[in-house]
Amino acid sequence: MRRVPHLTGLEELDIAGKGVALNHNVNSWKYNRQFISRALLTPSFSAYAVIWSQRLVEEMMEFWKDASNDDGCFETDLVEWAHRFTTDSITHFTTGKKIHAVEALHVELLASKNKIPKKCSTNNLTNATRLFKSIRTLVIGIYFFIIVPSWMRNYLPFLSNTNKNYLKNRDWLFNKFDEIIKQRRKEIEHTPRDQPLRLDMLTSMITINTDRSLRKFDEEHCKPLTDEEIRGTLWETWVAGMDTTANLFTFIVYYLAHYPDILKRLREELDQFFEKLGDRQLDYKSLSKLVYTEAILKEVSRILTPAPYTARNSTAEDVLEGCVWPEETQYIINLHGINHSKELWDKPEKFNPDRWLDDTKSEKLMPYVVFGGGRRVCPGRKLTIIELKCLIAIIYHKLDIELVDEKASLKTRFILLRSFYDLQVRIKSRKID
Ligand code: HEM
Repeated sequence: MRRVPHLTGLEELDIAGKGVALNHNVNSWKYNRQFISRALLTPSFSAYAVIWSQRLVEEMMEFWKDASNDDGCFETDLVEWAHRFTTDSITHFTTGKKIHAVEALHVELLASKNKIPKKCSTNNLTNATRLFKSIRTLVIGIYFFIIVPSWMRNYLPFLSNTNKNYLKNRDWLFNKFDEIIKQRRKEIEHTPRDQPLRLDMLTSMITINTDRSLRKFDEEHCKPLTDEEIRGTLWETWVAGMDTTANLFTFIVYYLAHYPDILKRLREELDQFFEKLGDRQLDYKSLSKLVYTEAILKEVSRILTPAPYTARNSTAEDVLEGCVWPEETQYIINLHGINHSKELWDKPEKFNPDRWLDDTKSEKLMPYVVFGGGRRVCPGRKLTIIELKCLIAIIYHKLDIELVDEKASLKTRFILLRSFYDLQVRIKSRKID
């Protein structure tokens, strides 16, 4: 099943038939998808993801500390930090190198207040913010190219400039991706054959069907991938993994600020958890003990489903509800609706993490569709849970996060994804009751 049909806008952007999420070619989707699944869904990746998520959270918290006023408080827009955090994590998890988007934000915020960071950076931050912003612009450009017909984009004077700017941005960004791919190719070439290679997604895409490959795919796909093919899967994974997880994190912070009893129970779980953990490293197995943390995460994602809709485009005729639906029918699946159905959930509008702790009901039978379902289910679901558990556990164990204006209404927007466009928070060391 495809998600979207063949769209000329995607062809003009030169992204049709590539990658996964927007790929209308089922055969090439299947081939590309296995790189993501194999890279992100193995137990060794989960173990690695816990260690690195922890490092990234601690690094971000150090920046917050550095940016605090004399009274130990730091007021900021959490939305920006969340998106920078997931940018660093997804770039690291797919290529072995992060782009330092969080650090770049820290340096920029301090500079705007005529301050300098306590520690001098050893990283190249020149392109971090530009790359981060360029990815966002690419996403908006994709909507623009899908929604606005070609003749309007190309011939209406006020739209043709926008059209050109989106293409210019795409060229700049894709060039950056190509540099990343080429650099890794070089590193692999210079790695002696008896030395094992890093097992990230980029490396497995570069080495497939070469003499450095650990496996072969099938007869049909027996050639190495070109830079262009690799880029298609890489940028889509970055885009899919950035905003979704970042948005969900900010939703969780918002809910915890509005439900003090739930926050108190969360803290009880975290205090016991970290006391038991002692000096040991956080690992995947220990993370599974955070059942209330996970219940909060699931409940917030059910209530404010980050990706409220998904789609399927049929490749053959179907019979559904007694009607015949021709090939190429576009089905829109209302994930938010399923997550709020009165038939499926007890009091669906109530924010109730406890519904996930009912031992009498198997969780597998819960109609939880936040990550979609079937063969095209989100391949980043496990990573999302790891990242968010690390973020919530480490931050809420050590810090207090208050909303600057508790009475402010929810500032959400919805363009395919649901997001906050601003969440002003006050961050300070945790006050133990
Ligand atoms: C809160 C976090 C996330 C949410 C709510 C979410 C949600 C979704 C949903 C609803 C879909 C469509 C599934 C379907 O059509 O059945 C999807 C697809 C996808 N997601 Fe996620 N996602 C999240 C995080 C991630 C992360 C962290 C990654 C990457 C590491 C990722 C990569 C992808 C990709 C590549 C697809 C396309 C899969 C395909 O077409 O085969 N997602 N996601």
